[in-house]
Amino acid sequence: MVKYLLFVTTLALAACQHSPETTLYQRLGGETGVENIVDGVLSGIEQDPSIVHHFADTDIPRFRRLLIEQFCELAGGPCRYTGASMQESHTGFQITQAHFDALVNHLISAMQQQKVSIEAQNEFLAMLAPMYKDVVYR
Ligand code: HEM
Repeated sequence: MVKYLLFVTTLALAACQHSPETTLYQRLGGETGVENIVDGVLSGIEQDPSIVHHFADTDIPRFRRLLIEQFCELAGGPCRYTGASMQESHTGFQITQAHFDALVNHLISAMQQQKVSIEAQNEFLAMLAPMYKDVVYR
């Protein structure tokens, strides 16, 4: 997965030829697009027995709000992420590389469902790649 994300980073750099007026946030579908993508991720998590147990005690509406904020801010949208750091919020959950891959796959499916271009998908995944070290084996 790490190798895959590095590959994706390279693709994302190559994809930087977009018109400067088109932000990644716009290419993810703006506010509605980001909300739909987060809802797709949550639905993927809910139906995935390999990771759903991590969220047994999680306040899901709050988690949804924070993910929307985070995705929106990362993509250059008009939001500010108000949650905890990735290191802080994932410590103690024993998250493995397989868990990380599972969540990323739900994100990819959600973006595909939302008809996000491959270039925009790769660009967004490349932004999440550096979080791997703060999420896994904490
Ligand atoms: C790049 C990948 C990931 C991103 C961007 C991400 C993002 C977030 C965000 C924004 C929060 C809310 C922080 C807060 O409570 O203030 C959060 C919490 C959480 N994440 Fe992740 N996460 C990622 C990967 C994962 C993975 C792979 C798992 C497990 C399969 C996971 C499990 C959790 C859990 C259980 C919480 C809630 C903790 C609680 O209830 O307090 N995350 N994550």
